[in-house]
Amino acid sequence: GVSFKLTLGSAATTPGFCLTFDHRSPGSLQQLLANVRTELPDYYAPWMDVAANLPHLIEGHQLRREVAKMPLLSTQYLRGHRQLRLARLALGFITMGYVWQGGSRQTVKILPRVLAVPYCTISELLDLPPILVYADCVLANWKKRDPCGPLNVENLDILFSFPGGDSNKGFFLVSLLVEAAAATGIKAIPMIINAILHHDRCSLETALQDVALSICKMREAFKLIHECVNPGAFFRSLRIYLSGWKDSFLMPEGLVYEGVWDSPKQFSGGSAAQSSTLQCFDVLLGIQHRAAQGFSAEYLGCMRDYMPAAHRAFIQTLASGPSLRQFVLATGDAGLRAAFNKCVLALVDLRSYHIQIATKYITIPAGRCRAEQQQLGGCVHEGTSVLSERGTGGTGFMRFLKVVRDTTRKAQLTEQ
Ligand SMILES: C[C@@H](C(=O)Nc1ccc(Cl)cc1)[C@H]1[C@@H]2C[C@H](n3cnc4cc(F)c(F)cc43)C[C@@H]21
Repeated sequence: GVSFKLTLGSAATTPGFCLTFDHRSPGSLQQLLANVRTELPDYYAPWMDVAANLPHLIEGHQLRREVAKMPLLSTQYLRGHRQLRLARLALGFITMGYVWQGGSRQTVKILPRVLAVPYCTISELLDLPPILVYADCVLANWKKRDPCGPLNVENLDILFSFPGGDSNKGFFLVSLLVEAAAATGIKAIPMIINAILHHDRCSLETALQDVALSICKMREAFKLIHECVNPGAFFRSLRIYLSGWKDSFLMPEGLVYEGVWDSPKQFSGGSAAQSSTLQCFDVLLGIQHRAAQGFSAEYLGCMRDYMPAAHRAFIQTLASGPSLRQFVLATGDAGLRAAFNKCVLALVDLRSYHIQIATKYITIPAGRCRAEQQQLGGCVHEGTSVLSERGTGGTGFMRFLKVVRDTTRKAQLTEQ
C-alpha cells in the first residue's frame, strides 16, 4: 500500500513543492485498508456491545436505559490511530442513535457524560467533530469476510448499523466501493504534480487518463446502490440517524455535551460533501465553487473540517500547489486539453448520476411523505424540511449537487 504525503518545501531541484512517497507496507492498497482493526481491548466492551446492538436496543426502546447503565470509561487504553477510529465509530453510532431514537419528533437535548466525555476526548485526538461523519460510517465501518478475498459487496460487511435493515449495509458499502474506485485516480495525483514540475507532457497525459478512467469506475460502483438500498428505508430511517444539529429546526441550539461544554454546540450531519475524493478531484481540476453560490462554497469548505486530518491536509496541499489547469492551458497542447476535458466530463457524468440517485432516494420519497401527511392532515413540515437542509437529507442538498455539477461542466478547457 502506498500512502501519499504531499509536502510543501523547497527541495534542491524543485523550489516550493516536493513530493515524498512513504511506502508503509507491501501489497495492495486494499491490504492496507483491510487491516482496519475490528476489535478493542475488552475494557471497552460496554461501548462495543451497545453499538453492535443498536437497532435492537432502539426498536426495543432500551437504548436510554443501556446508556444510563454505562460506566464512564477512560480513553487511555486505546492504542494507535485504528483503535481511536474504531472507538470513535462505536461512540458515533451510539450518539446518533441516542439523539434520534425518537425519530424526528422528540429529540434529546443532552448527551450524557458517559458518552460525551470519551467521545469528545477521542474526537479531539483525531481532530474530528463529535458527530458521526462520512469517514466514520463509510471509511472505518467495514471488514472483509475473507481477509484475502476481493473488495466487493459479497465479501464485505459493515461493523455497525442503524435501524433500517440491509439498506444500511448497502448505503455504506456502495459509498465505500465508490471511494475504493477513486483510489487509482488519487494515486495518479502525485504523478500529475511531478509531471507538471518537470514539464513532462507524456507522463501528464497518461496520469490524466488514469484519473478519467477512475472516475468512470466510481460511476460504475455507484450503480450498485439500486439493488442494495431501498428508497423508503433510506429516506424514513437511515437518513434520520445521519442528521446533524446545526441550523436544525428540531435542535435550534444544538446538543449539550454533558461534562464537556456548558453550552449546547452545533455540528452538521453526515453528508457526501464530507467525502475527501468528492472534493479532491474538484481541487485537482481547479473547479472552484465560488462564493456567489453561497451554499456550496462555504459548505464544501466547512465539510473539510469533517474529514480526517490527513485527507484535509492532502486537499489543502493540492490546492496550494501548481495549477494543472494553468499548466495545460499554457502548453497549448491539444492532446493535454483533451485528456483534461475527459476528466472534467467524467466528473460531470458522475455528478449527474449522483443527482439521479438523490432524486430517487430523497426527492421522490420526500414528495410521497408530504402527500401522505397532507392526506392524514398531518403537519406538512415533517418531511425533509424538519431535518437539516444540508447533508444527506434535505432538498437543499439537491440544489447543492446541481450547482456543483453545473460548475463542473463549465470547467472544460476551450481553445484559447
Ligand atoms: C451513496 C452516496 C452517499 O451520499 N453516501 C453517504 C453520504 C453520507 C454519509 Cl454520512 C455516508 C454515505 C454517494 C456516495 C459516492 C460518493 N462520492 C465520492 N466521490 C465522489 C465524487 C463525485 F463527483 C460524486 F458525484 C460522488 C462521489 C458520494 C456518496
